[in-house]
Amino acid sequence: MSHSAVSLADIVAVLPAAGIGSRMQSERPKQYLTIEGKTLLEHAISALLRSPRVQKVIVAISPQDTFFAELPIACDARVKAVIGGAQRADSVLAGLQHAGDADWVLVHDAARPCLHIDDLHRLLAISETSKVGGILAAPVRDTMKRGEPGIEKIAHTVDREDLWHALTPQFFPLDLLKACLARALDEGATVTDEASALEYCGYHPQLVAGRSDNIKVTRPEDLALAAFYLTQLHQEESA
Ligand SMILES: Nc1ccn([C@@H]2O[C@H](COP(=O)(O)OP(=O)(O)OP(=O)(O)O)[C@@H](O)[C@H]2O)c(=O)n1
Ligand SMILES: C[C@](O)(CO)[C@H](O)COP(=O)(O)O
Repeated sequence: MSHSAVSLADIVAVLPAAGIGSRMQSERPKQYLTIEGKTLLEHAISALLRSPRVQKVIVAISPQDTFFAELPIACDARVKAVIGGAQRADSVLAGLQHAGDADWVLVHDAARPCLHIDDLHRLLAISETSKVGGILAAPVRDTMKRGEPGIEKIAHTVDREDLWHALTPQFFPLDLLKACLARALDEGATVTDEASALEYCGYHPQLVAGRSDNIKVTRPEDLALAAFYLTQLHQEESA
């Protein structure tokens, strides 16, 4: 099979969805809040499945999750649920254990429903040239301040040149991510995204400039904003 044929369907996606969404202060875990009648989780999965290269989506859910099984998308043969872990990185690692022999893995937050297909395609394209992988990221726009530890006073301004917001999806060779994530967690490193595990192991993943409307729904005010962005995105894509 030619390289291009192999790369056509060689991607498994892992969707960490085992969080409780405490900052959202909602009546259910935020990934199960709805926009346009579908949960954030379903929007995130659907966005990934729009690429023909993504043939399987592994969703890491909480052991106490009673919502996922009720979703129509849970019956999609390409979607498989596994039990996540105490932290996001643990959930990702749990998902990776079910990724089989895929060459590449895409990790995307269930709380990011507004992924644009163009951003996904530009991220996936790096597998043709990179052996390390990369992430969607958005350049910082505001002046950034470092606070004094524990008090809300400015310590200093942080140079925002070459400063980025890490987004998801994040896209890596499967074996490389598994090894780096396992080592970083084993050695007690702080891992808040997949790229930080590779950085811990000395790699420098690529930054792929992405849309700033690919927001992570985190706090109550984010849901209305995500709904606006998603409506805009669907209108743009159907135009
Ligand atoms: N143990 C965990 C914690 C988080 N996540 C997932 O990682 C993504 C990003 O994490 P975050 O936005 O922090 O979600 P929560 O941890 O649920 O939010 P909070 O920190 O407010 O509780 C979410 O899709 C969340 O479901 C996960 O799979 N497993
Ligand atoms: C992975 C991530 O979305 C990149 O910005 C972010 O690190 C998730 O952080 P959270 O605190 O787990 O939401």
